[in-house]
Amino acid sequence: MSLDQKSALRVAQVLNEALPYIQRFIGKTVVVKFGGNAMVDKALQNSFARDVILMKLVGMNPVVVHGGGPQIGDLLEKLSIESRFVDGMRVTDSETMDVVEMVLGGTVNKQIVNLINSNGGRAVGVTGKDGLLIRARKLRRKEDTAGLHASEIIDIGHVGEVESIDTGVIDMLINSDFIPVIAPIGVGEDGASYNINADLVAGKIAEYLKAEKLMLLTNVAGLQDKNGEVLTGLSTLEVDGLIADGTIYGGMLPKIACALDAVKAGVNSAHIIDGRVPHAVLLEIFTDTGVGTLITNSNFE
Ligand SMILES: Nc1ncnc2c1ncn2[C@@H]1O[C@H](COP(=O)(O)OP(=O)(O)O)[C@@H](O)[C@H]1O
Ligand SMILES: CC(=O)N[C@@H](CCC(=O)OP(=O)(O)O)C(=O)O
Repeated sequence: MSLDQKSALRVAQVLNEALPYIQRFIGKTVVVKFGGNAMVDKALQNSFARDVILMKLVGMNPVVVHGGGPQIGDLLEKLSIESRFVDGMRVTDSETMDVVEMVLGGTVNKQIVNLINSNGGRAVGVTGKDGLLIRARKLRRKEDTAGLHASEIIDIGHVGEVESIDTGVIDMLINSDFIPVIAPIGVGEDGASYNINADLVAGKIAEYLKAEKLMLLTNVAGLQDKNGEVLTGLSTLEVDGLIADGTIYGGMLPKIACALDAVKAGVNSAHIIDGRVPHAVLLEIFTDTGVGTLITNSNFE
């Protein structure tokens, strides 16, 4: 067999491998959190956009929720405003909130919409304020503050948690064949803006949409142990242990928490995947090659 025939056969095999996945996931909703390196590298951005478009074209309903922490950090630096994080959450005073809303709801959201549209898809970008999509309240940090004196409690300002999701806007976009692209800004009872960690928003949206999958793209190979080995199929108890001994820290804390919560609430599987791998989304959905950490119901032991 010539080399060309061989590679043609390989392509056919890969397409054939995708068939059962396409059949299984047709009509299903998949929430993808776009973040990490995949968001800043041009080639990776395009491969992500094309993966999402392909999902849509084969009958799935992809919903994109995006982060933008590095982009917020860049603008804050230019404005000489200090970035500070507590447990992976950005301390957000009013000035910082304005920048967060500008960057996430403006620049980043429209860049992603443009990316998908210029690759031949049809995307519409919204923040959690549009159609009251994300109702938020100030993040309560009970666990962290227990036992601390008032002077020791850090007020992380306009950082929110999701109170509820109104899926109306998302359903409308999906039903009109658009790919929703959602910025993680929530709105409080009084109309105030809240800065919410994008992983937490993606997890809640997956829950409310009763999604088949939640995929969290990041800039590591998955959840790793102390030696950098990728962990998968952990029990909640093991996860608690890894948090207690400091193996899981910073930005991985909200990621793992929302993945566990989403699956507990009925999402079939959550995946923390390596967004540095070109077409990571495609590989995860349409092939037998898993890339990263898989969390399913069997994790609750
Ligand atoms: N156990 C762990 N395994 C992998 N990454 C971890 C772990 N604990 C903490 N991290 C950190 O979490 C980061 C991912 O979170 P974050 O930077 O918020 O990603 P993103 O921008 O993709 O949301 C990793 O780059 C790594 O520094
Ligand atoms: C409260 C909080 O930390 N919000 C995040 C929102 C963006 C985000 O989550 O971006 P990544 O996914 O790229 O980290 C922030 O201000 O950076």
